[in-house]
Amino acid sequence: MEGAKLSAVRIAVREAPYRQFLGRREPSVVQFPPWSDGKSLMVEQNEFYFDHAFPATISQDEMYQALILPLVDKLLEGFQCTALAYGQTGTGKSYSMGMTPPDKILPEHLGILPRALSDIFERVTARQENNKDAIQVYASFIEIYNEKPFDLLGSTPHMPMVAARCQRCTCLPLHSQADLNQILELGTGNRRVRPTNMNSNSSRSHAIVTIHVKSKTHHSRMNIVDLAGSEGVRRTGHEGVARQEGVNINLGLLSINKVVMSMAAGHTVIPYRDSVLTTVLQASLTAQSYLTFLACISPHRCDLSETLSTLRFGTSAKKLRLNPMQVARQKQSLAARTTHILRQALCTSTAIKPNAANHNSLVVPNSKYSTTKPLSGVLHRTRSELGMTPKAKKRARELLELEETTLELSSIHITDNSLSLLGFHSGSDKDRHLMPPPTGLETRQASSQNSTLMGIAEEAEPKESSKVQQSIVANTVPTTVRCQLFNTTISPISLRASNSQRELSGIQPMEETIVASPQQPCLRRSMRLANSMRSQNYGAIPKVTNLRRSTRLAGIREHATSVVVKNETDAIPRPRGAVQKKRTRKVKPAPKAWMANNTRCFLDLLNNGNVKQLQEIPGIGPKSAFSLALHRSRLGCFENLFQVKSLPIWSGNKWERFCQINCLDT
Ligand SMILES: Nc1ncnc2c1ncn2[C@@H]1O[C@H](COP(=O)(O)OP(=O)(O)OP(=O)(O)O)[C@@H](O)[C@H]1O
Repeated sequence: MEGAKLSAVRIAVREAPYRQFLGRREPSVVQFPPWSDGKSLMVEQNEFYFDHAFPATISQDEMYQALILPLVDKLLEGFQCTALAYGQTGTGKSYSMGMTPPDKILPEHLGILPRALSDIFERVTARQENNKDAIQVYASFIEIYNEKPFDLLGSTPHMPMVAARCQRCTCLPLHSQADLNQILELGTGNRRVRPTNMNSNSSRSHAIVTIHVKSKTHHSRMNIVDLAGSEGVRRTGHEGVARQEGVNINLGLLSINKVVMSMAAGHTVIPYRDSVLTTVLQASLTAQSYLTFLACISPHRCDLSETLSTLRFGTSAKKLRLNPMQVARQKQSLAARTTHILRQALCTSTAIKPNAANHNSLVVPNSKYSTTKPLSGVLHRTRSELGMTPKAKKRARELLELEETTLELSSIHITDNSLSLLGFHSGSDKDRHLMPPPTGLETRQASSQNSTLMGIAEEAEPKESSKVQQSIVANTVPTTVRCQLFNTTISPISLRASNSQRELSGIQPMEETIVASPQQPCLRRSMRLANSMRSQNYGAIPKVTNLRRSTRLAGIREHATSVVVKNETDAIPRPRGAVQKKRTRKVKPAPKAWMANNTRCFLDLLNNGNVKQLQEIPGIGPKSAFSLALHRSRLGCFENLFQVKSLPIWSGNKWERFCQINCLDT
């Protein structure tokens, strides 16, 4: 249980023992105050707080138990874990991390690596005995020397790898401590070391040993990172190649510092690519990992400035806020939700079918065309259509507002006798699929006030199949006042999303405004918006998917024309007859009135919208939106479309196209 509460980022400081060669023994600059409770230390009157503050007398085992053992549990739960040692050269980073082959040192000096591996083996064996789940353990060993990564276990350890491909370095299986011994011997044998003034066996490269734990369900990694020591180039007394090594070491350390600072500050862009070290560690320095920093400091007064800078780095790393548990939960719920949405949205698709055996997965048939790209495209479109993306949510809200305005304007046509229809919906599920066409072009009296639109549709074409029926409903133009009301609340969300999908999207359209519309998931956003606006004016658009854009436009134009012509034909007075008498004409907006209404709404939008809102009007780009806003601010609001037309933003036939897309009367 304690492991579950483990903080994702932990910082520990370890004081190194005195180095004899530095001469006479002087009092340490690092003090551990009695009130510190093992969590703070003082250097030159400054108190620093960390998760652990280890004095020089602490043993390897105590340090391991407090710092790394909890990470081993997390590793086996499937999380990525990283233990990273940094600090001045010669302060015991390699010693603490356990980079020396175990058979070359006394057991009490064994560092983190062999101890962690021993505990991993113990737990893996216990798990395999319990549930027979095969778990394999591997290790890889790379070094970053002079800003180049090297695979120390590979066949060519002195040939640099491509930084972005370090994940593909050699992984050797680990079955026992003896295997680790071999791996460390091979790796440390190939690693670059050089005697310096500060350390007779100073590492000249950053080393990353990764223990991979692979099972059927997950692949987790524990990175043990032994950074090369930070060093003042002057103090090491190096020249030439060795000096350049020092510069590159410091470059890597600086970049890791920058990454940690950016993460702690909550920046969205983290400079991982500043150095090879951070590029390689990128996967470990994310919100999904458990991070443990071990800052190694020197007790000597001559190292005071390095000690203080190491402690300051630790203090800034304390600000890191990682939450691997939450990320894992989010990932799980997103995966479940995405599968659910995909299953619903794509169940009709021939390309992707739900897996009958496993309800949480989808089967993409093998073919030369089936790649993951279309799947991600479909997924993105589905999320956008369901209003799950912020942009879609915003647009939907704007459309609702816009359409509410239209509702207010159009509601003045509602007669008393039709008011009783308002807000009524049959409990029938069929009603949920109704799409009351937008405007009344052909008057129809429903047989009773409770008759549904489906009823009306059935009246028109009673014997068609359900699919055809839907399209007929979409194309039929009944005119109850309810139709007008519904028409005014069409939103892109309600156009395609089912109830459950809308719940997921988080956007609640107006009550009982679910409408079925011609399916048009493959259209561009501008076309969809144009269609939805047009459908208010001309009725539902016939199904136009999978066609070329020009063909779709032509179809829509044709449809609009035919509806207008039909409407005009209706306007011709007919001889009075029994049928005519029986039909009570409801107030219906004529196309011209609708055009005028639409133009008015449109001018409102042009006069009141900000640049961003103007940009979202189909046919208006960023520059045009800016010009419109500028013109408006200088010369006042647009009173009619001619003023809009007179702006110098319409080259060629842009104005005509603009009017056409937005159903404006030129
Ligand atoms: N806590 C300790 N107890 C005993 N010996 C230690 C301890 N810390 C460091 N040493 C010894 O100090 C020497 C230098 O340590 P180490 O090589 O680990 O330093 P380092 O920080 O890795 O240096 P560099 O960055 O130059 O590689 C080694 O001989 C090591 O055995």
